[in-house]
Formats: sequence, structure tokens, C-alpha cells
Amino acid sequence: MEAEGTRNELNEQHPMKGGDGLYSYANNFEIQRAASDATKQLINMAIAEKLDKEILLNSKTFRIADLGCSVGPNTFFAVQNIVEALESKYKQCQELNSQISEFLVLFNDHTTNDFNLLFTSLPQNRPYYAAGVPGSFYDRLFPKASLHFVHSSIAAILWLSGAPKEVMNKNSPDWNKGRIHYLNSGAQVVRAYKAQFVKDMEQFLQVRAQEIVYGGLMVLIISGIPNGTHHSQGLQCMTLDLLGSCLMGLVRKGIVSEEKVDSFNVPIYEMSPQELEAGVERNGCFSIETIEYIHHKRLDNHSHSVMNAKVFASHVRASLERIIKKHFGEDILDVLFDSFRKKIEENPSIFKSVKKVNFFVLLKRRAAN
Ligand SMILES: C[S@@+](CC[C@H](N)C(=O)[O-])C[C@H]1O[C@@H](n2cnc3c(N)ncnc32)[C@H](O)[C@@H]1O
Ligand SMILES: [Mg+2]
Repeated sequence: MEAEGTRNELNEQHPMKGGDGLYSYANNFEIQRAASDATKQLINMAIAEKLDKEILLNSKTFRIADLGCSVGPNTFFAVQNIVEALESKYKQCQELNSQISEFLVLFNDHTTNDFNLLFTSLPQNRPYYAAGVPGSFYDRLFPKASLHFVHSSIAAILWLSGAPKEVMNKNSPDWNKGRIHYLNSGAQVVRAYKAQFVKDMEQFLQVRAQEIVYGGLMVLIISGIPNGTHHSQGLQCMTLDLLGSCLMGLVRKGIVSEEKVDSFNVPIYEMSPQELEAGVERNGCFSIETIEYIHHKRLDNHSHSVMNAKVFASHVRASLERIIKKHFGEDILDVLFDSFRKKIEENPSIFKSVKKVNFFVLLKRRAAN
């Protein structure tokens, strides 16, 4: 058996593509932006109604963390929303008025994230101090009881700490041969991914429970599948399945070796709200204050906008380029995403049966019994 620590060292890092080129995340952020607009109201309500006054009264420095912040600009919109909501709460409470705290925002992402770009594009005149905290959010990142508000938006928590070991093991019955994800892979592979998700979710909540003060809030904005939906209808699953078949196409052309595809498994799990709830309940350190579907015209239309093959392909490329490049090398990128785009153009209704949901979850750190 592999030691637990070894796995951590092997943890894959797959931040979004930095820089500001055509395929960079900064230029492909519309979907995330739509989610952040839609959640502004929900964040206001969370802070107005669910944040205890005592937390504000007792903190000279109010500490906010954004986990999986990438390079902006969405993280800046999100933290601006949070700080404005906090300021208006201060203003509304006479008692708090004299005590306004200072805000410290801790921007977290993998160590290989383009923190230079993040820092150079920080808004001027921002009403908060800023710091970067590199590392995986499946590990401890912050001192005990040091955070008051944690935020993590779309597609961050979708990433597992790594693909399940079994699916990468040639000698295991769960070996994921010829595929890069779990759609169409057989029940054992799906089970292995689900087990990894359950383990990672528990780890995530365990470490956050240590870092967040009692009564502190955590907002998770998640892009997943609706309750009761089969994973085969998930957008990520369908996208990765299509990408996997493009990679197999490159195998047939002799551009990529079959072993490379066999050993490549994208560590993404698309959860339903119910699966998230079950994880929170199992962990027991947080209460679920709100869990709500997010509706927004641009988000709801996303499955239609995927019909714009070029835009969709460049969006998928922005989020997967690093992990693909690391495994297969840079040379295959253009040809791979070209064939991906063509497949959608040839079959524009390919994503017609997608069932996708974005949901907002507000958790509150329970006080110890
Ligand atoms: C699609 S981006 C979302 C960025 C931003 N939160 C937004 O809403 O626009 C997902 C980010 O999560 C980060 N991420 C994924 N797994 C992570 C982990 N275990 N620890 C820290 N960051 C992680 C990725 O590096 C990536 O930058
Ligand atoms: Mg594989």
C-alpha cells in the first residue's frame, strides 16, 4: 500500500492557464462571471442574515479567503461583493459602527497558479489588504481559527485532489483503459471516482473546520448535476468523454501512444447538491444554512452556448490545457482542440441532453459541543 504522504506529493496541480493569451483563463471567464453576478445577492443575504454580529465585533482584522481564485478578474468581483456586504452590515448596526475592522483577503490557488498576473491586476483603491496563499485546499493552508469568511467559486471544488489510484493501476480491475474520465467506463471506475470525491470532500471540510472560527461562514458555488440525474448527463462528463475520443483519434493517427491515454485520468467529479449535503452531514462540523440553485440567463443558456463550438472549445482548452500539456506535451494541443471543435461542429446537438446545475451553498462553522 502506498503511504498517504506519497499520494499528497503526487497530487496533481492543474491551475488554469495564466498569462493573457487567446486561451488564457482571464479571457475565458464569462461563465464564471455570470455565476458571480448571480451570487452577489445571495452573498449579501448570507452576510446580512447569517453572520453573527459578534464575529464582526470581535475581529479587528476580518479575514476572507478565496479558494481556487485563479488569476482574476472573477475573484476580485467576488471579494469586492463580500467586502461591500460586510461594510453595509457594519453601517446598519449602530453598535458595530465604531468598531469597523480592516479586511484581509487571502487569495489561494495551487503554487503553479499565475500569482504574478493576479497581483499585478489587483484593483487599485481596493478596500482590503491582499495576500497570496499557495497550496492545495485539500491541505491545511491557514492557522487555526483564523478565517471568518471562506469563498470558493465554480469549478474549483470540482477538481479532486488527484485521480483515484485504482483507475491508474494496470493490474487493477478498475483500470481505466482507453478513457480519460468515468463516463462509459464501467461501474467500478465510477465507484472509484465517487469514493475519491467522498474522501476529498471529508478532507476539505476537516481542514476548513480547523481554520474557520466558530460561527464563520463558507460559501461554495458549485457547478454540478441536478439531484437524481445520471452522471452521463453531466456537462463535464460529456465534455471529457468527447475529449477522450479525440485523444483516441490521435492514437489511431499515431500522434499519441495508447499507453499515454490509458494513464491519463482527469481528476474531476461532478457532484449533485445531495452528494454535497451528505458530505457536510457526515463531517458534522458545519450546518447547511442555504443550498440553492443559481439561475442566470447566461448560465442557463450555457448548454446552448456550447453550440458555439469555437468558444466552447477555447473555454475547455483554457481549463484543461495545463494538465494535458503536462501529460502529453505541448505539441498535441492545437490538433487536439481542433478535432474537439470539429466534432461539435459536425454534431451540434451533441450536448443536447446535458443536465447541468449551478448551486450556491452556505455553510456555518458549528460551535464545539
Ligand atoms: C475554473 S477556476 C475558477 C476560478 C475562480 N474561482 C472563478 O470563479 O472564476 C478553478 C481554479 O481552482 C483551482 N484549484 C483546483 N483544485 C485546487 C486545489 N486543490 N487547491 C487550490 N486550488 C485549486 C485551479 O487551479 C483553478 O485556478
Ligand atoms: Mg485513462
